[in-house]
This record gives sequence, C-alpha cells and structure tokens, in this order.
Amino acid sequence: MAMWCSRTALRRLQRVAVNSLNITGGPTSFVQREMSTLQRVYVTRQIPPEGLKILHESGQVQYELWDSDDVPVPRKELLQKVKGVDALVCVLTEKIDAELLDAAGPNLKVLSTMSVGFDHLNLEELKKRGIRVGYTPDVLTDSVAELTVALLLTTSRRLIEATHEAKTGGWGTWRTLWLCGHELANSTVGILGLGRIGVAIAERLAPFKVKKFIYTDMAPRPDLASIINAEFVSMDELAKQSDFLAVCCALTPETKEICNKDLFSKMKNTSIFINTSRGGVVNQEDLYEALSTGQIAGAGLDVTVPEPLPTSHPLFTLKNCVILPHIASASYSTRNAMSALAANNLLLGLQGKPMIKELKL
Ligand SMILES: O=CC(=O)O
Repeated sequence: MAMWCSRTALRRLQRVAVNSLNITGGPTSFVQREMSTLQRVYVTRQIPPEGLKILHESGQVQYELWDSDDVPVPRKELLQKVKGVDALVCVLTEKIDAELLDAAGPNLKVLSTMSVGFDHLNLEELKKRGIRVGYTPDVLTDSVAELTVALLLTTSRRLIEATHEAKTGGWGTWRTLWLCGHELANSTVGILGLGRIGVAIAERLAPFKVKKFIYTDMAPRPDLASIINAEFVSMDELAKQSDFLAVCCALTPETKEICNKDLFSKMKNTSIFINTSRGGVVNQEDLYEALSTGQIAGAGLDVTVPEPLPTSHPLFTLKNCVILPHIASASYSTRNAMSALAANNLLLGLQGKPMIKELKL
C-alpha cells in the first residue's frame, strides 16, 4: 500500500487530487506530478490546504502524506516512510531524533516543522548531518497572544467555574464575594521569556490598565522591552512582583521545569500563572502543590506533559486550574499560514536558497 505512485496512478491522481486538493483513500495518500526528477518529500500529517497547494503547484516535489489529522503517523510507519526522502514536513508530535534521521538516510537535506517550537527536534543531530531546518514563527504570534489573553481572563475571572455554577444550579442569590477573581487593572504582569509573543501579549493587556510590565530572560532584551515599556528583573523579582505571570519561553535544557517549587513559593497567593509555551517548562507536581495549598491563586495551561494530559490527572481535579488542549495557534488563518510557511521553507531549502524562517543551527 505504501509506495510512490505509478504513471497511471499518477494521471488519475493529477485529475482527482492535484487540481482539486481532494485527497482521499486511507491514511496514506500519494501525490506527485511527474516521476523521476522530482524531489521526494514525506509529510507526516494532513496539514492545512494552503501548504499542500504550494507543494502541489511547485512542480518541484513529489510528496507522500500521512493523510490524517486525527492520529499521528505511527512511529514504525514513519521510520519506513522517511527512507530515502529529500525533505520532511513534520508537526510537533513527531520526534525527530537520530533514529529517524538514520532511517531517512543521507538524501535528507531539509526538515520543515509546522511549529514555532522545536523541542521535538534533536538539533545537534540535524546539525551534524547538515540538514537545514525551517520553522514557523511570527505567523502565529497574534493567534497565540490572543489565546493567552483569553486564557488569562478565563482563569483570573473564574469563567469556567462560573458557567459550571450557572448551569448546575449553584447560582443562588447575587452574593457579594461569590466567584470573585483578580483583575488586571493596576496589576503587575510578568513575562518569563520575552520574545515576539511576550510583546504581543503585553500589547493586548496594556489597554486593561496594567500598571507595570516586568520580564526576565537569559539577558535583557531592550529592543523588545522598549516596545512595551517593560523592566528587566531577576527571576526572583519576577516571582515576587507578578500578579500575573505569563510563561513565553522556549523549552530548552536550560528552561526545563524552570517553573517549580522554588518559583511558586515566591509568588503571591493572589497570583495567576499562565503557560502557553511548553508543558516541559513546568514541574507539574510542584504546580499542583502550589494550586491546591493556595500558594498561588490559579493557573491557566494550554500545554502540559504529557499531551494529551490523562483525564485522571490531579490537575484536572482543581477548580483553580484551567487546562486547554494546546490550541494557542488554532485559528484557521494562522494554521493555514503556518502550513504555507512550512511548505515554502521546504521548497526554498531544497533549492539551496535561504528559507523564509530558518533555525540557525
Ligand atoms: O505549539 C505550537 C507551536 O510550536 O507552533
């Protein structure tokens, strides 16, 4: 079943699939325009149509697709499919490690991930093999910032609890302190890891009359900080001063579980913790402890370890913890833009040209 298509099959596909983008036929689909000279690409997920259209219309590549968005390609299948390909489009559920790169072999020149995060990639192994890596920053900044603000307000104003109470009969008389939360007006907002997304979040929060923005990072980022008038502080000060602490850093060996007991214990018990970066930056046991003992007031998480977080996980038992299923960039326009950028990065990489967004390895 898994094979690159024949000329007859190709003509059929060109008629029914290439022009219409209506790809059918089980989890694995094959699309190509000509045999022989085209470079081979494996796409590990049914990515949004913009990106597939770009690959189709390039006339540069033939690609094979794991034609499902509901289940990731099984590892065994992935290891077989990548054999001999020139390039790979992946999403964040695929671990791109030495085993996979060995399975792909020496033809693999370009890896294009449809994500801003790259903790699923073994950059050292990619560098060692001279494989160029494209990723999709910037196009998702607005969507992620918007969702972060929504999650922050949902958590701080206890919206999930409130709708639950309204629906299940908990709504008695109007009460003076019932379902009170914490407001942004006059608050200090802390950003852990100031980049494009942190700036975009602060820009959206400023009209809520935030008093002060503070941030911490490996080093001061005056270029970005000046846009939002944010003050650089130590990690300790970030924990101590923030009424709202938004985590925006990448997951790296340095940031793994950087949000732990030590940080939570310094936060105010009225503080709200928000994470839309990667679950791995948080020690979830420590977070559970901080939330359940009232060390902090609430947490909003779009990312967890693992994903999906099992429904039996203790964090799901807490009223003051709002958990979303990793949807920060999930708007139609953004996901299409990510898909298009991933496709364009790949094509440029294969042409030996600079990609639009390329990771420096
Ligand atoms: O989390 C989403 C991404 O890295 O794009």
